[in-house]
Amino acid sequence: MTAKLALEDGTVYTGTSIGADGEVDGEVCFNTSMTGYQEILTDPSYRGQIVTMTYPQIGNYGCNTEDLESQRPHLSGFVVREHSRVRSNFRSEKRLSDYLEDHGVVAIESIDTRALVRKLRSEGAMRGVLSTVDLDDASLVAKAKASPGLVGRDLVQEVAAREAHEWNEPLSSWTLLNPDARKSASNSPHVVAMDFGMKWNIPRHLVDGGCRVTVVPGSYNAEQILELSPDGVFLSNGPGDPEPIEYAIHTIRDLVEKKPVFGICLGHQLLSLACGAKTFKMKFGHRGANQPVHDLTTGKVEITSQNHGFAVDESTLPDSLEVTHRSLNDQTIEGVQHRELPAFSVQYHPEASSGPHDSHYLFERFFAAMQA
Ligand SMILES: NC(=O)CC[C@H](N)C(=O)O
Repeated sequence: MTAKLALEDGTVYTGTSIGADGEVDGEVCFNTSMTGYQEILTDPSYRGQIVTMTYPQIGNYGCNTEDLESQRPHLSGFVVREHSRVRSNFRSEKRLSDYLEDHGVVAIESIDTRALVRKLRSEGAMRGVLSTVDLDDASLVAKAKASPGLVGRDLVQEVAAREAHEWNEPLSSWTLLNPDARKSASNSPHVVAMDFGMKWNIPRHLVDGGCRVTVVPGSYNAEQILELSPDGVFLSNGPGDPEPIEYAIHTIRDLVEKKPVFGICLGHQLLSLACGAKTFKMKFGHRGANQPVHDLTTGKVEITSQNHGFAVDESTLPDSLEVTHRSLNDQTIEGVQHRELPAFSVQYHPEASSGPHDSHYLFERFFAAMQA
């Protein structure tokens, strides 16, 4: 069945549907990971986005019920060059196209993703519409132009946990990490994780490090969180523009004086905003599993997994925050630390999933901060 992707600049790509019937709009962006399509589909941070994979063949190892980063896909739409009909992996349970259809994800293959990505890279992320029901170019372009985009919207409310709950699941048994490294749970530090659309591999890492983890909705205030007597507070990743998430910024401002704080991605942006910085929308963002980052505190370079379209504006950084990590691609801020308080954060994803494991040491830093 024919599907079309239209951009706000008037470009229309015609391909074949590999997912559900329907029509979606969103910001069209791209991810350069060669693997990890299931983790990308289920990463709640992609809410509101139509994600294009630059790797030309997607689906070749199928889908399973283990490689999930949340209950179900959250992105608006999915774009690939070629969907592999052959799936070869002992862990595969389902074809990617069946997974997409089962979850109502509108997706397209057989378009020139290289041309699309070159356009997004030179002109910046654009609003778009992906459809199998309306195939009229002019109508689709008009809808792309009318799409609300990401700026100024609170998408956290659409994906964050609604109720507080305990998290007990460790990293999977098939993980490449040594499961014997799991620490005993006695005397475990209690982490309260503010969920703004958290990827599941984050609390799994906290549990593997010996923590007791309580996940709370990102809308919880400081009083509700302190009532749980945390030893540390974790700020999760999440979708969209960080600036409209004012309730969380207020909460974090109250908490940072009282408890060790560690933030990832949206959590990093919210911590920076709480300390007085501002964020900006990047031209096309960083999304992939091969993003080089310089740790300025050790001089080491780590290859990281990333997914962000906003970043902390260095010119607005308050004196209280020090830059600890920098992108080696464009020199933007990838990590900060408070000069006086045990609070730090990174813009990238140390939990990987998918991606390299170079940055796991950051969880150890958080554990050390809670012990101190
Ligand atoms: N992965 C994330 O937490 C993304 C943060 C934010 N939504 C951004 O795009 O910059």
